[in-house]
Amino acid sequence: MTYSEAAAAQANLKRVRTRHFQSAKENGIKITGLTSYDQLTAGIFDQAGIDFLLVGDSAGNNVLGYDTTLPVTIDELIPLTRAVANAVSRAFVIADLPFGSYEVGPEEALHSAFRFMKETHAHAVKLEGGVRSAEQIRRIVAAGIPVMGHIGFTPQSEHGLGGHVIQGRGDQVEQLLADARAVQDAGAFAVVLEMVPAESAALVTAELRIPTIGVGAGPHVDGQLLVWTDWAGLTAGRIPRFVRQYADLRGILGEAAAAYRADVAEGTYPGPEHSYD
Ligand SMILES: Nc1nc(=O)c2c([nH]1)NC[C@@H]1CN(c3ccc(C(=O)N[C@@H](CCC(=O)O)C(=O)O)cc3)CN21
Ligand SMILES: CC(C)C(=O)C(=O)O
Ligand SMILES: [Mg+2]
Repeated sequence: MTYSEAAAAQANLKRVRTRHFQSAKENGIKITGLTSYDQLTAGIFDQAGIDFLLVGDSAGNNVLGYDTTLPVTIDELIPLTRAVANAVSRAFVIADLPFGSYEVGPEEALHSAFRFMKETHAHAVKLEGGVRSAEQIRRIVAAGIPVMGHIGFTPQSEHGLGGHVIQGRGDQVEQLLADARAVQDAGAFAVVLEMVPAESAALVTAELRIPTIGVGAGPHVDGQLLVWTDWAGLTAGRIPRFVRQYADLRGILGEAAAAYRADVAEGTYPGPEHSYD
């Protein structure tokens, strides 16, 4: 389908809701997600038929200029989440709870989730951790807010995990399964599996009733998610091996900036067509 065909088709489509995640798994239809942090990309991804947009705390690396997600605050994510939520007509928008906004306990977690639901138009929240975050998930779900879990490699625990280390390999698969079951039993509508071996992700996917969304988890999951700046070739630094780059935006923007600079230097921009009489 071309971009404009997808745009036309989505005008007739219903908003994505949690039940669509469930029915997609039951019917073997793959779910597609991207991160987004602003109105322009959110509108483009929504029109192209991407099912859900995560306003990730990866905004720390991609928008706010930090080198990890750890410093990111709720106050920083609220305006970005609002911009994304206001730009979509079909996609399901998920607010990522940042480091330090839910770990203290279920009350803190619910308070943070309330802030996103009241101050943005997000449809759900996401938080990291399986067994360790189950009570938080349960409390937020009980208040009527859908929760997406996130297990395997959890970037907010980067220092505790000793870097970008693959999780759920070999003997660790039992812990991964326990985390997956804890997230499901606490009432989450879906769970992200990040940087886990394909075989382990397949096992978790077969075991769970709720859909699994892979980020570096191989093909045997119910959906895929990528950080949009990695996916579009905009990221400057090292890109994880699991990313397929669908565009070279860094090259395109770099060449455009150099061409603009040269035109101004040579006096070929602005031309008469850009000037007022
Ligand atoms: N999904 C996702 N999670 C992240 O934490 C993350 C992104 N994407 N994209 C942007 C940055 C860049 N990050 C990463 C994460 C992993 C590698 C990496 O090279 N990993 C190795 C495997 C781990 C290892 O053994 O070092 C790889 O080959 O993919 C690089 C950058 C972390 N950030
Ligand atoms: C990589 C995804 C899962 C995420 O949490 C984020 O973008 O913040
Ligand atoms: Mg995140």
